[in-house]
Amino acid sequence: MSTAAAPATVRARVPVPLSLAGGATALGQVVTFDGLVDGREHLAVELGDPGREPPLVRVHSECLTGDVLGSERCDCGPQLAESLARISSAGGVLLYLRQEGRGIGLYAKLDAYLLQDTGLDTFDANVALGFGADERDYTVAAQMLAALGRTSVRLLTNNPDKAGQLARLGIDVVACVPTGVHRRDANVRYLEAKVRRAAHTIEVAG
Ligand SMILES: Nc1nc2c(ncn2[C@@H]2O[C@H](COP(=O)(O)OP(=O)(O)OP(=O)(O)O)[C@@H](O)[C@H]2O)c(=O)[nH]1
Ligand SMILES: [Zn+2]
Repeated sequence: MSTAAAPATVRARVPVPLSLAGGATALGQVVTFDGLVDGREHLAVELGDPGREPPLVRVHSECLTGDVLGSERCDCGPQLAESLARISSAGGVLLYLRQEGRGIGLYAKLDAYLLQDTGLDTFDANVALGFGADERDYTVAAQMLAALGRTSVRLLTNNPDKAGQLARLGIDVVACVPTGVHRRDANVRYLEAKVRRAAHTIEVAG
């Protein structure tokens, strides 16, 4: 049984205005929360004005190597930049979830990279380390959206499990909006594994 629909115990704090580079400046503010189920510092970034439409929402899982260092081993950095730009223009929210390494943490993800270099794909490398193939749980995302009064969303994702979990947690996902495909030589195997193992809705070839 999910704890997602618990807006009575999860509260959005006073938004903090933030000017973002890259044109994502309109009505930008970051929101923090009290009472999230895992007690971690997840962040919401509200951008633009969705008007009467369900907002465009990106639930982005932390990737220090991709988001901050610009690693080309995955597509997280370009997906984050794309999401901020699109949400800024369409109006919506980016949730930055502290779920590094699909929930296994940064050090374990880096251990997994070494295993992948011996031939395992990203999912099997997690399992070889004793973790689940993907340990992410989106309860906090549902809690954050409920606390923001945004329970009907257009979800910017290629991951059907993310949309399915949010729907089961009480979020009305009116549409899944795919991201672009940020293919590079260094991330082809990573993208192919997402399609093969987790049914991501992207075309990797080309
Ligand atoms: N365990 C593990 N995690 C990884 C690896 N590469 C990236 N990640 C993490 O994967 C998460 C991003 O997940 P993805 O599978 O790229 O994309 P997604 O969030 O499922 O789907 P989209 O919404 O379409 O972006 C981030 O937390 C990254 O840190 C890896 O090789 N192993
Ligand atoms: Zn990444």
